[in-house]
Amino acid sequence: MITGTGVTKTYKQRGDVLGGRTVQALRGVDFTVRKGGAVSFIGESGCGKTTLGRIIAGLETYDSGEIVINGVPMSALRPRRRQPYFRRIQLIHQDPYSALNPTRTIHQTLRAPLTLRARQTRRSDAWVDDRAEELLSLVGIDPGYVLGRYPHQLSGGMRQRVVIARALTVDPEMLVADESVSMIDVSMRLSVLALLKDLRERLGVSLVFITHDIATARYVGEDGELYVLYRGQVVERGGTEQVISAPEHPYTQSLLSAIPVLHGLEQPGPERVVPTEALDERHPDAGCLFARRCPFRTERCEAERPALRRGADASHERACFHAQRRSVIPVEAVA
Ligand SMILES: Nc1ncnc2c1ncn2[C@@H]1O[C@H](COP(=O)(O)OP(=O)(O)OP(=O)(O)O)[C@@H](O)[C@H]1O
Repeated sequence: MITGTGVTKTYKQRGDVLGGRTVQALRGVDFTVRKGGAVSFIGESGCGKTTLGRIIAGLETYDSGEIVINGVPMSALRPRRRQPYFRRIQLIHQDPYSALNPTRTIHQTLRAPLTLRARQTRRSDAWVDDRAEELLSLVGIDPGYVLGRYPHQLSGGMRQRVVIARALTVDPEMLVADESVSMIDVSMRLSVLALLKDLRERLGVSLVFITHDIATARYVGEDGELYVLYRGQVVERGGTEQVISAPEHPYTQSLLSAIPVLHGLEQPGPERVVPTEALDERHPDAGCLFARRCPFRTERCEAERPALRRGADASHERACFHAQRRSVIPVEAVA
C-alpha cells in the first residue's frame, strides 16, 4: 500500500533561461493505493498526472509532502534506503520502442534483472531461465519464439508485453502504467489494458493508471478509484463508477459530457467551459484553480480555494463550493 500526503512538485519553467519562472505541477496531492487496488489519475495535458506517476514509482523527486510505502515514511530514509521500496513499484513504459535495449535479445533483457532477483532470494541459475519463460507465458507470448530475438524483430504488441514481463521480474506490488505518453496504436492499447487487468487479478498487483481518457480509466479500474486532477490539484475523487455516474465537480462534468446539453437545469452547463485556455502562472489564482473556466463561479470561488470535501456520498469527495450532481450525456452515448 502506498499513500501520499500533501505532495507538491514545482519545476523551473522550460526554456526560462533567466530563471525564476516556475510551474506548479502538483499542489499538495493526497492519494492512497491499496494492496491489489486500482487507481486511475485522469486529467488534461499538463495537469501533473505523469509527474505524479513518476513520483509514485520513485523516479521523480518531490518538494514537500510525505509518501508512505507499506507503513514506512520515505522521509525517514536516506535516498539509497528508499530504493527497495520503490523497486516493488514498476513504471510500465508505454513506448516499447525506446523502453528496450535494441542490442540485447529478450533473453538477455530478462536475464539481467532475474539474476539479481535470484541472488536476493537465494535461487539457482536454473530458476532464472525457467522464470524468464514463465513470465513470458504469463504475458501471453511464446517464450520459444521471442527469447532469442532482438526487439526490432518483434511486433509492437510483443515488445510491449516484453516490457511488462521485465517489470514483473522484480515481483512488483504495483504497476504504474502511464498511457498519456503512449505511442502504441488503439488495438494494441486495448490488449495491453486487458493484460494489465488480468495481471492485477491473477497476481494481486495493484495498478495505477494514468490517462486522459475516462473510458479507459473506467475499463481498467471499474472496481477501483478515480482521481481527477486539474492544474496539479485533485478536484474530485471516489469510486470510479461513483465519480463517472454522478460527477459533482464542474471540471469532471465537462470531461464527461460529450454533448453540450444539460438536462433539467436552469444554470449554464459545463459545456461553456473553455476547453484549453492558456493559463498564466505569473498571476496565481487565490481562489479555485478552475474558476476562470467555470460557468458556476461566484465571488467566493475567486477569493478562496475549495478543499476536497465529502458530498452526500461518503466515499466521494470534490473540491468545489458549488458541487452538485448535474446530468451530463456520457461520452459513450454518442460514440
Ligand atoms: N522536467 C520538467 N521540466 C519543466 N517542466 C515540467 C517538467 N515535467 C513536467 N513539467 C511541467 O509540469 C506540468 C505537469 O506536467 P505533467 O507531464 O506531469 O502533466 P501531464 O498531465 O502528465 O501531461 P501530459 O498528458 O501532456 O503528459 C506541465 O506544465 C509540464 O509542462
